[in-house]
Amino acid sequence: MLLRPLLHGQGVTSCRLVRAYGVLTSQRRILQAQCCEQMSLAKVDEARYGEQLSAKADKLREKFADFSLPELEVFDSQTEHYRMRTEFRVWHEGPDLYYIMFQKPAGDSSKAHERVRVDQFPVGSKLINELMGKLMEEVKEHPAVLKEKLYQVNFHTTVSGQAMVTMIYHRKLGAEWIAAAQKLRKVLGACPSSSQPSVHIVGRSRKQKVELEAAHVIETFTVDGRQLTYKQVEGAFSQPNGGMCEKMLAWAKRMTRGSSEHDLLELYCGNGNFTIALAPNFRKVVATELSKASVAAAEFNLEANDVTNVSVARLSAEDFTAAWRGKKDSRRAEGLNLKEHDLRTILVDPPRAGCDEQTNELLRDFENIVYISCNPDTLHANLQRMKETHKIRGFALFDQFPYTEHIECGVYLQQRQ
Ligand SMILES: C[S@@+](CC[C@H](N)C(=O)[O-])C[C@H]1O[C@@H](n2cnc3c(N)ncnc32)[C@H](O)[C@@H]1O
Repeated sequence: MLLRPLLHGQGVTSCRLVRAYGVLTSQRRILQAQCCEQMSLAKVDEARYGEQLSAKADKLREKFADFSLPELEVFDSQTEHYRMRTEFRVWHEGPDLYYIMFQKPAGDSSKAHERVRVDQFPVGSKLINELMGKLMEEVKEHPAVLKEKLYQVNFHTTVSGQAMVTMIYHRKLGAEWIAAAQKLRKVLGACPSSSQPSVHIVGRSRKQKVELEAAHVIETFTVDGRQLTYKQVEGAFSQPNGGMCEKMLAWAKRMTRGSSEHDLLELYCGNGNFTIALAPNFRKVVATELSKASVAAAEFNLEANDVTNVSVARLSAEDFTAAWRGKKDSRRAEGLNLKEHDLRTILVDPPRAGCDEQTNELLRDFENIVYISCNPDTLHANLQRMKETHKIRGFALFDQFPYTEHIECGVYLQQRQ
């Protein structure tokens, strides 16, 4: 049994098997999938993957039926081992402990979340699965130092085989913990899918962060035959489905080909994921992002990939828009020398809530718009404003989150003549 829901209450005295989910294979009953940092559990049935993806495509076409649409391009995912990162709470039960996640009971969304035991996690990368077991064995071997008050474990892996594990405690971490965690790094590095001799471990407790040896991983994606490297930082956003991310980058690059006479504005740029892949398509690029850690990662990534035509600034989309409209002074926006640019294409990849009202209005100023969205509802609402002025030229479904309801998609719009 891989995953078991546990009684939600004090202590855990009884576990029951999850037959109710009706999953076909005995090994894959319930899996976790995470959408935009939001945890949920999903049924996995590889045999029905194609059918589920077709249903998502139909839903998306229907949702956008009020637009004149080109053919929808549908990009399928690996059906297992596609998630590069995940978070588990740790449940202590007497001398035992194991990973848990939370999910709503099937068929009744009004009920409280229930705990689900997770011993293996087939939607997670192979490396996550290897690390999960090894880490738990080691923690049990060293109850006083690694196990005591361990509250949560986050795994972040890459297609390139790197890994970072964050262990969160309800107690201060001292020299003894550091020594034990250093040994654990090597044990985890010996996992067959690891490309590092020892993985990075970050220890956290209240007001304390211990980095062994770093709080990031280096991902490698291949886009258009070009190898791109990305520093992905602990706690900052990175696309969860690595294989799908490569497909998204290739699609956006294809959509914006032939733009080398003018410049790109990108909002919500994260660690420079799209920025670095698309920069060769443009003369110059201006990219902005709210998170300080992501901006620092983006700067690192530009240098690591020898990208020299991009300026990055830490600015919220709201502040950038206000500065663009001349409604607010911003030293950071001034530093971007916007007047020296010929910004005709805009790329946005906002959180689930979509673009705020002003930023949404700003999109209309641009000849070309690339909008990447993890929420078709907010995308559809945001695009209403563009109906009269722009036409959808490219439309894609990226199946970032197989076996869940979640849909990631991209649209490419061009101004009407
Ligand atoms: C869906 S992620 C996309 C990041 C990046 N494009 C990528 O592919 O990795 C959304 C990003 O928007 C940033 N963000 C959230 N709210 C923002 C805001 N109001 N202004 C600018 N960036 C924001 C987040 O920090 C996150 O990096």
